[in-house]
Amino acid sequence: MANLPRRFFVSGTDTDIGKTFVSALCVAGLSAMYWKPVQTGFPPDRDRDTVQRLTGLGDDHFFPERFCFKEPISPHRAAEKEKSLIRLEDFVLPDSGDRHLVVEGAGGLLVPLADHLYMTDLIRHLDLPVLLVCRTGLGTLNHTFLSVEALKNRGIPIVGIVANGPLHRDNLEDLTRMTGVPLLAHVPFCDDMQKQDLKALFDSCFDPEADR
Ligand SMILES: Nc1ncnc2c1ncn2[C@@H]1O[C@H](COP(=O)(O)OP(=O)(O)OP(=O)(O)O)[C@@H](O)[C@H]1O
Ligand SMILES: C[C@H](N)[C@H](N)CCCCCC(=O)O
Ligand SMILES: [Mg+2]
Repeated sequence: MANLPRRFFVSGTDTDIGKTFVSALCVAGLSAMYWKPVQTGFPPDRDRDTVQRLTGLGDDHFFPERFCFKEPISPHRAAEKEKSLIRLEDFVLPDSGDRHLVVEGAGGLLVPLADHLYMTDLIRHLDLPVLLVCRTGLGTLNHTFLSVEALKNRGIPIVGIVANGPLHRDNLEDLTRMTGVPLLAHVPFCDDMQKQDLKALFDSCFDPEADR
């Protein structure tokens, strides 16, 4: 059984990297609460709905977003288009009580929330360690090393890396050996995500004894 902290922030090396899928796995596996503080592209996209659909959990596992913007773009621009401004003081970490809390970012670590305000500032404001989702294939070494460097430079604790996609043993080995950050899980590419038993998938992917 994975040893994950009670509360953590799921970020990634890019947008569309699998943060929501990995969040859903963690929510199912830990029976956790889920919070996406900033959602863009809603409607129609809402990661909270995706996690709820994938996990089948009730409304009591979900906190409402602090900001939802219509345009499917970076939060700083999406906010500006709606004459809104995102400030750190707007965010208060919801109380998940005894449950785990999974907080999902939008895009990668240096996505702007406003001028001179980045996702990393929100992570520090919430005082959460980061679980970093990356892809498995070509290009991931550069993106993951950059992300790890950004976190280390800002003193943000890293829970570990989750590699999402088809197995690539060399990259998985290099990711952890060259960063010194533990590889917590490899999540395989799944043809039909809705048909997955997420709890079982979480247990197998996050198994510390798994052979990667
Ligand atoms: N392991 C996987 N197997 C199959 N499909 C996947 C897997 N991981 C992610 N996907 C698909 O890839 C797409 C992007 O994934 P996801 O929505 O989780 O990205 P994200 O990092 O949360 O993006 P955003 O920055 O918008 O929040 C989705 O269509 C998702 O269903
Ligand atoms: C709309 C999208 N799915 C994400 N939620 C927002 C991604 C912002 C990425 C900005 C960037 O890095 O260029
Ligand atoms: Mg997402």
